[in-house]
Amino acid sequence: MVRKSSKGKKKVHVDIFRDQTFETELLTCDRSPIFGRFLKAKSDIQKGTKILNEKCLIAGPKIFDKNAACIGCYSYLNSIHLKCTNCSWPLCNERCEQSKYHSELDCSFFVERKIKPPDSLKSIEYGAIAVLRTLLLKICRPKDWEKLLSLEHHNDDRKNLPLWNEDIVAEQIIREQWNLGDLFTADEIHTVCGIYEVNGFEMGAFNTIASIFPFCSLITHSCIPNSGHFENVSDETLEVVSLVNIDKNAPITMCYDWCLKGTDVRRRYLLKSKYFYCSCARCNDPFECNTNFSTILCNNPDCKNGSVVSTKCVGLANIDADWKCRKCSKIFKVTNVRAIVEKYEKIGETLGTVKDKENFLLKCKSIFHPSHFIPFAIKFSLCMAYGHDAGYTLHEMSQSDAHRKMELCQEVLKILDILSPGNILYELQAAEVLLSRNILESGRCPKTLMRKRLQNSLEKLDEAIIIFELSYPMRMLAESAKMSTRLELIHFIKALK
Ligand SMILES: C[S@@+](CC[C@H](N)C(=O)[O-])C[C@H]1O[C@@H](n2cnc3c(N)ncnc32)[C@H](O)[C@@H]1O
Repeated sequence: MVRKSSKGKKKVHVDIFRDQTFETELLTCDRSPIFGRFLKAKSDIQKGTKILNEKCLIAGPKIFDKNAACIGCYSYLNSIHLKCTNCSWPLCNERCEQSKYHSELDCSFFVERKIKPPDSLKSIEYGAIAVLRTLLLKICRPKDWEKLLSLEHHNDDRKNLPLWNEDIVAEQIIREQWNLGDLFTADEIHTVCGIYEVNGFEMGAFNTIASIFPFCSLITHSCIPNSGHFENVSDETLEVVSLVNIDKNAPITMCYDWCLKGTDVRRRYLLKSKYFYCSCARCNDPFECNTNFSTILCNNPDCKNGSVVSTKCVGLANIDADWKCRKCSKIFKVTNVRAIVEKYEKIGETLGTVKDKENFLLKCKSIFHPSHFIPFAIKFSLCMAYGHDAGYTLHEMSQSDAHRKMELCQEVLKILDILSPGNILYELQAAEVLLSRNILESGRCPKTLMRKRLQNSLEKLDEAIIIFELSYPMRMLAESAKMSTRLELIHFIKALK
């Protein structure tokens, strides 16, 4: 098929779902023996380029979730809610009754096949809605059904796993309870479940939306991705943006999940849920590209905190290899390393106050490298907590708290710069500006030096705004940062002249 692009240039658009090729001005589809199909750059791509914008093929409430979600917008419902005037499935407001997939696909089908909602707001039936809605593509949108079926489902691997039993629950609801065995086979139901598991994007503030974007899902995974993806729930699009400069012919990569965990956790997660063993540069390096994100400290009293890392990180056969201290050569069983990590991760999740988090960091000092992902997660949350949490709001922050916030932001930024750049820049400039104000008031710093410091903070703020603007959820923050924080800072700098 030949189509005209918006710029009037001729663009060859070959149907990927027929002959496995896909072409835009920037991307093309290729196949590798390791990744399967993947998207790659047709020419050099600059950092910050919008490389793909795709409309959702189909979406529904999160699969296997027992909580009742609105059938239109998928937000969780409480006992006070509306019912669709046609099919009587629960909704949060009248607008949701007209929502695209519900009105187009399931509403009249529910009526026709007399499928009533469950009596309770907790039922596994809610978790089968997205599966049914997707199966209805077979009847209502056969071309989209064909597209969907071209996606990877890994059923051969999934068949032998406990989650296959969850699919069987969906199969029983759809084929037996809702009596749709004449329309959909057990195989089709397993395939749809597998396609969501391997390709699905979770959307919405609470990840309650299961959605499929066929082109975006061809992007291969990397734990140091060169692209980021941002959802726009209101128009159901997914935008992919380059986070770094990408060379011609390089694969476009995104992090499927858990980018800010250590290699052992990430790899086991990807193996369990996406059915591949990640062998990206970060996973194959025991020091995770100089971040020490997985490094623990040796407990040999004679060694004084040598770095303990995996002895073999290349190849699936080595997933359970021993760990070893690089200083005294003491060997650690991987099961013991996992037990420590799991224990401290659990404790970390329960911490609420700034004080609790700071105390926890003190405990971590003798167990984990300072940049290990467990203390890192706590430091990350402290970057936000100082200056925002009760008793620590920006204007109440003491000089020493502002220093601490700045120190934490710098530490976290150093790692994020390698793994995933982002919003810590914003927090860092906030602490810097506050400290500058305090120093200025105390008369301890000449105006010229202060101007320089603030110019530096302004550069950080501008970079943070650019990053915020790339992402839908942060665009509001970019606007307020531009309209107030930035103007205030410029005013402050001008006043120093
Ligand atoms: C969302 S799909 C990506 C498209 C897929 N390559 C295809 O041909 O349909 C995810 C699957 O791609 C493969 N994959 C993606 N990234 C990979 C990687 N870094 N290493 C190995 N396999 C990968 C795995 O089979 C994974 O389950």
